[in-house]
Amino acid sequence: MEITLTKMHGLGNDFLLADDRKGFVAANISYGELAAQVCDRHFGIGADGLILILPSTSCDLGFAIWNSDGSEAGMCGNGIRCFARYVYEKNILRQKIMTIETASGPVICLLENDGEDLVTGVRVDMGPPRLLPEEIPFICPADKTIEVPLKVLDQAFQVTPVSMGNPHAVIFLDKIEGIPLEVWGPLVEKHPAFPEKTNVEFVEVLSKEKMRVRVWERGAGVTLACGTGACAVLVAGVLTGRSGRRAEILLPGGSLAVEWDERSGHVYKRGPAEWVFETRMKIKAGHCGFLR
Ligand SMILES: N[C@H](CCC[C@H](N)C(=O)O)C(=O)O
Repeated sequence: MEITLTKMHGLGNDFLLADDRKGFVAANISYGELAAQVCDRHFGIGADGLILILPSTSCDLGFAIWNSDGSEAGMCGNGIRCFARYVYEKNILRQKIMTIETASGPVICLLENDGEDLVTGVRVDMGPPRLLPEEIPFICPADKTIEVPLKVLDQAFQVTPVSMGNPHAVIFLDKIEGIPLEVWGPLVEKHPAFPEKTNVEFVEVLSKEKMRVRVWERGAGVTLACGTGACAVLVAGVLTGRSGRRAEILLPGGSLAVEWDERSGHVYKRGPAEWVFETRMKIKAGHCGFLR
């Protein structure tokens, strides 16, 4: 059985996309196993995650995201923009406004085009942030859920947990240049206060309208950008009085414009989605091999 894998990225957060609306992939290999194999940067193609285009009975299409370690996630902000461009330009869903079913609820994508009808950007209604400890989930060691003290090694971090359909631990620091991200990241990711683990964002506030972020992603490690993470940072910035409701989030791979709309309570972000390349591969009984 052969499938097409398409590589795309959003600000360097890279994904492999596969159209499995007919269920042929799932019939031959679990999505988690496929993700772990094809996302491997040495033995596979290499990516931060695997995205599936799936059917939906409640929305225009279904979306699923699996991290490179084979774990499933509830949402992916950079990945949903790649998904929207993929299904539009491949004529799977030729709509500029699309409602996508995700594991954490429906998400609305608005595509921006140039004169050639190529997608130049995608604005996403990410829905409302989830802030209750049980929604994140977060086992709150204090009687507050903002700037909660969390001990990691010799550090006493102040964590603001936010879910955008997936958990985020937002930590504001005076400086983020040179922090041991690959040491602190996994320790926070796997901290017992986060029973489903968490994505981790270290943030340096540059102004009320601009914040710089470095990310350790659950199930993927250091990434160049995290869309849901950028939204969680904006929400935490508002909750802690560090930012306005609209800000530019600067990530190593580029910047995202994020807004937490007061009237609707929804978080909106807009950013790019880029094609990289496409390949065919064979799948047989739980293993995938590339066509020679
Ligand atoms: N690692 C994340 C999923 C990918 C999210 C990220 N790539 C984004 O753009 O939001 C998690 O396990 O929740």
